[in-house]
Amino acid sequence: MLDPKEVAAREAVKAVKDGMTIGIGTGSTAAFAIRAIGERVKLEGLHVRAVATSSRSREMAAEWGIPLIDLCEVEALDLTIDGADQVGPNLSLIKGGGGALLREKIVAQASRELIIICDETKRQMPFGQHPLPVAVVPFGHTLTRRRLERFCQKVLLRPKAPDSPEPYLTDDGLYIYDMHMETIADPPQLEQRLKQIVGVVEVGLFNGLASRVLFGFHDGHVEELLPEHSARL
Ligand SMILES: O=C[C@H](O)[C@H](O)[C@H](O)COP(=O)(O)O
Repeated sequence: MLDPKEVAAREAVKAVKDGMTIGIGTGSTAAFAIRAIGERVKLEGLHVRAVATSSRSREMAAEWGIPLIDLCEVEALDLTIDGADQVGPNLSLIKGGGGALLREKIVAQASRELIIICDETKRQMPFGQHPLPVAVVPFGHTLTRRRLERFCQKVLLRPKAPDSPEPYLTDDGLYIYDMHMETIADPPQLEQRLKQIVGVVEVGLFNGLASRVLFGFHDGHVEELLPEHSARL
């Protein structure tokens, strides 16, 4: 039996072409893509330059011999491959389960194409079932939390580790609040409204950014979801 995350990752990595400047995502599914790109660099002599969305992914890419650059060195990226926590209507995504949502969104916005890779568990409905991560400035964060609580009652500061009294800190020194919304009826509107809160730096809602989503399955097949429809590859 194959790992569905790896199946999706290997399919996505076929879209990486020689000479491309690519973005590499964060998380357990993106890790399979980093590995598959690394293998192509080593075995096929594939030439790519990559921007990593987190320090973890950067370390992993370096270990696999993938040449890394700073995002400021380029105008745009050809392609980014990343995971997601939940996939919703019209390819709206919840991202940030691993805390990398800010860099992931900057990289996604800079990319001509964003391929999302995941297993089927990520398209369970209703959209909003997965907690929505929000990156917040530590200064005055409890006041920011109160504003977030106007949207849903359960808003939890993410701890560094499950029982740690210390908050989790992102690569950019931000806190993460996880909003337990249960359902999100209008993702673009929610994203816009949350971003109006001054202490909020970024919201883990990605609307209109994904070009396609690839779902991997244990038997090795992949289903592709495009903004308006899905198809078996
Ligand atoms: O911050 C982390 C990212 O948004 C991940 O891409 C997301 O949490 C999915 O991670 P995984 O592939 O481990 O489920």
